[in-house]
Amino acid sequence: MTTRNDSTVAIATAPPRTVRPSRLRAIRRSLSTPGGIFGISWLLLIVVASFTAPLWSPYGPNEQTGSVALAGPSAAHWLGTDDLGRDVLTRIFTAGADAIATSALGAAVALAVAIPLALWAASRGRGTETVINRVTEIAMSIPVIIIMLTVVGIVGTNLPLIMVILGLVISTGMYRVLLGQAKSLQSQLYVDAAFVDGLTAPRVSGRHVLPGLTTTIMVQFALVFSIGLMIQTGLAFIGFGPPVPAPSWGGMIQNASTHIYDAPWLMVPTGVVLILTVFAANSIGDALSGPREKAPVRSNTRSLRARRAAASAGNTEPTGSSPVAAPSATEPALSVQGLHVGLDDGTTLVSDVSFAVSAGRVLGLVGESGCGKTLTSLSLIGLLPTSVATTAGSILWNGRDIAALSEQELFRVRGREIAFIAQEPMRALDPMFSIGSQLTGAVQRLRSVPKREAGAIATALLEQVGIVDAARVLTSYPHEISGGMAQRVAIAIALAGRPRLLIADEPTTSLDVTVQAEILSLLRQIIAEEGMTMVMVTHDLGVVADICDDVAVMYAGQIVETGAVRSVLLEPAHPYTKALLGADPHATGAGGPKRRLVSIPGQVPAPRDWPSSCRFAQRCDFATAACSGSVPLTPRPSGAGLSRCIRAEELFARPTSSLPAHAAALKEQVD
Ligand SMILES: Nc1ncnc2c1ncn2[C@@H]1O[C@H](COP(=O)(O)OP(=O)(O)OP(=O)(O)O)[C@@H](O)[C@H]1O
Repeated sequence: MTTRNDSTVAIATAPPRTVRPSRLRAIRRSLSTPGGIFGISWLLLIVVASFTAPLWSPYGPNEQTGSVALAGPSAAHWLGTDDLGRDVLTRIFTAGADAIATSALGAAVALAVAIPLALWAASRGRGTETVINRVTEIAMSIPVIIIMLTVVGIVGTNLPLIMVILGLVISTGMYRVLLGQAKSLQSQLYVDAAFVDGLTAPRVSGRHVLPGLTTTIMVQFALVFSIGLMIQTGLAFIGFGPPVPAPSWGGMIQNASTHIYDAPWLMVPTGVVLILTVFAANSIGDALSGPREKAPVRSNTRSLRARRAAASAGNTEPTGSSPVAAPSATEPALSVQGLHVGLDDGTTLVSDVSFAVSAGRVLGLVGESGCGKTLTSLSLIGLLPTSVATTAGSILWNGRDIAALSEQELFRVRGREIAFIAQEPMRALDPMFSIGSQLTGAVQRLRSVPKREAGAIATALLEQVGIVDAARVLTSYPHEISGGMAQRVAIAIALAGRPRLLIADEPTTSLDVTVQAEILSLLRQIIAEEGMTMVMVTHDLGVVADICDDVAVMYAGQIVETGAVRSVLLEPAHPYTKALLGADPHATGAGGPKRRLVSIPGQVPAPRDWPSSCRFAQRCDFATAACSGSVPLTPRPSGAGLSRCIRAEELFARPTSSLPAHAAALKEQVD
């Protein structure tokens, strides 16, 4: 795929107009393999021949011609006759109708139980899943044959009922298969995006998870169909089939087995038809799960599934003294105070984070990987991963505490008031739906407008994000557009609900450099035009200098320095900020003399290894024995902002050899 370097983009390649969902095309392609063609053809033949047997067969299924008992194939009886002179071909196909219908019934029942259970368990989280898993494990621990014989003992030879019960029994195993895939799909970013767009959990499951299970469902159907066929044949073989003289494949094989020495041919037709039918069903399953069946791609390190535990006043832990963030000229639109985020097992991942963002301003959250930027940003929209929750603090957005809102209240906020732009746009878009369907759907939902009007708004949104060929992009699928274009689409979807706060989690990291610049310039333009407030998560101080008004530098789950971008980047008052500036490649060559990039030795400690002293002390060039106590945030020496360093004054007064050149480069950017 290609990208364009100007501020507007056209579609990368010229894709064919695609109106058919790509999943259906993939299924059709899978079934066009030799195995698939054989399976479909044989099953079609057997279904049509079985259900029309009374129309084409010259004999009745129980019609006896004693003179030709146990005869081999002939012009009158193509597959011969049985010991009562009945036509084998007619009986095979007459029995086939019931065998196929009841096997399909069993498979349908299994799916009807397993699919909703798997979707429910995947969307509800660990508690519900554990309960369902335990129940299904108990059901699975009883051998199927014992269950089936017990059922036969109770209900007799009522084949449809037996197959319904078989379906119920098998649904437990099928549930386990579907659950794994449903959970994987549920963790995709486009599922989170759907939650952000205001969809309820059942609608997200139905619209974004269920379609992704299509192939597995079809494979499972084929599998259970053939298992049902074998089980009912086995039951009929041991005498629990349809009552005599009604034909059944198991009964016919049993009858043939009594003539294995005097009429061995009799075993062949029914045996071959049974084997071919089971083989055909399995061939379809194989074809569907063949090389084109891709395992769903998991989102990288983070599962962003929408879920957060309620952080009510009653379950919060004391926040300690949370210094208020840098004072700003206007009343903050977003005010985070003493935010703690932790795991279910009590591990703290983000501790005592406080900041404020005034309306219309952009705050950058910056730091190395693992510092807690993403968790902080996700908590702002109540989208923390499973097992992670806000454990203390408040997130005041226009006077309401996001951390205390119920899931239902969050649905009304997400997309409409607060929108989220993810790092990987391709993952935020559901590959199975066209851009038009996803964007128009979001507009319809979030603005409550009819479809036609939503279509016009969708086109306008695409134009607003710089897509010149909006009509064409609307009919494209995510895989048909470039990464930069996908991020523009993701931004358009984020704008669909006219949010006032935009949270962007490294929105340019996965894009190439020229596209990064375009997307940053687009975001800058949107914020200016719409007067939006924004929280931008980034590793990149260049991005901070480029787009942010204020910055909060995070290290090991804490804010270590915060203030206006200009003063923090040009006059850092924390050794970590200084080290980040020294390690930032973007400032090199931007006007100042060439300098060597300095890497920060060591790595960010894992949350369980945070020391009680200054968390950066182990990697800090300025650390002294006095750094072994806990360090609070205090006003920066320059007066604006806060720093978590006991040597801030000293540091501030002491320029390093590498910093001035770098500062000059950033200054150019900031200016
Ligand atoms: N679902 C999770 N379960 C357990 N620990 C997690 C989970 N998500 C994040 N963490 C941990 O929380 C800490 C903060 O993670 P977070 O993703 O917020 O960092 P980050 O600064 O955004 O990093 P990156 O830039 O790589 O995204 C890390 O130590 C991380 O390993």
